[in-house]
Amino acid sequence: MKILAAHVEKKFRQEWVVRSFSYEFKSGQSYALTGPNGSGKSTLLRILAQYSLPTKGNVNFLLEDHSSIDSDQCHSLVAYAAPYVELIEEFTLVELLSFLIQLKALPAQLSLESFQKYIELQPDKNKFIKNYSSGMRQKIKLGIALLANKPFLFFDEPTTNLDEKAKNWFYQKIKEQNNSLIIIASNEASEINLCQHRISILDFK
Ligand SMILES: Nc1ncnc2c1ncn2[C@@H]1O[C@H](COP(=O)(O)OP(=O)(O)OP(=O)(O)O)[C@@H](O)[C@H]1O
Repeated sequence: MKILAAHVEKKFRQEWVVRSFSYEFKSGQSYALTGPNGSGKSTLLRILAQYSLPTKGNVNFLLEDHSSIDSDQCHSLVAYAAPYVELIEEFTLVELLSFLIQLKALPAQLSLESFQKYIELQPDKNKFIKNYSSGMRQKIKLGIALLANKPFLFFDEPTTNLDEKAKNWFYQKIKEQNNSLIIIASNEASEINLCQHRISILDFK
């Protein structure tokens, strides 16, 4: 599968945040989207994930034969983790996993124990998500995205709030994702170096 961005532009009021961004992203490849603070990385990442619309241009998810995937199916192909995408804070971890399984955002057979094993954390399962530390919440978000079995993985500053051990856990998990199309918006050298391709948003201003 592919993501094809063609002449994507985004304007907020009078401010052009993205200018003429065209790129072809391919499955099995990983891409770092880089640029200084405020340059539009998060804005572009949301547009590429089809979470928000560009002002001009378009983004298409394509099959190998170049046919377009219907826009109503696109959301089911995306896993997206970012510090600004909140978990449901009033749920316990058990409730959250069960809710995401019902939504088909996680595999039906995923148990609490296998999730805890995967994220290498055993948070108190009866605690509300809002009472976990910010690093624990971030690791839970990453675990959910990585275990979702989606072909397109989007991460915005993924190792925010993570300690060294958790960062290394994430780097290892990304290296194991051989078939996915991964896009990471970041300025962290260690996150950029995880990716095979580097795209500077300033080249599209
Ligand atoms: N909903 C919005 N309404 C108005 N302006 C916005 C909106 N979202 C983003 N912006 C503006 O777009 C510009 C780019 O923001 P964006 O968050 O995409 O940058 P970024 O490169 O991800 O920044 P950072 O590295 O600080 O996370 C900023 O000037 C921001 O204020």
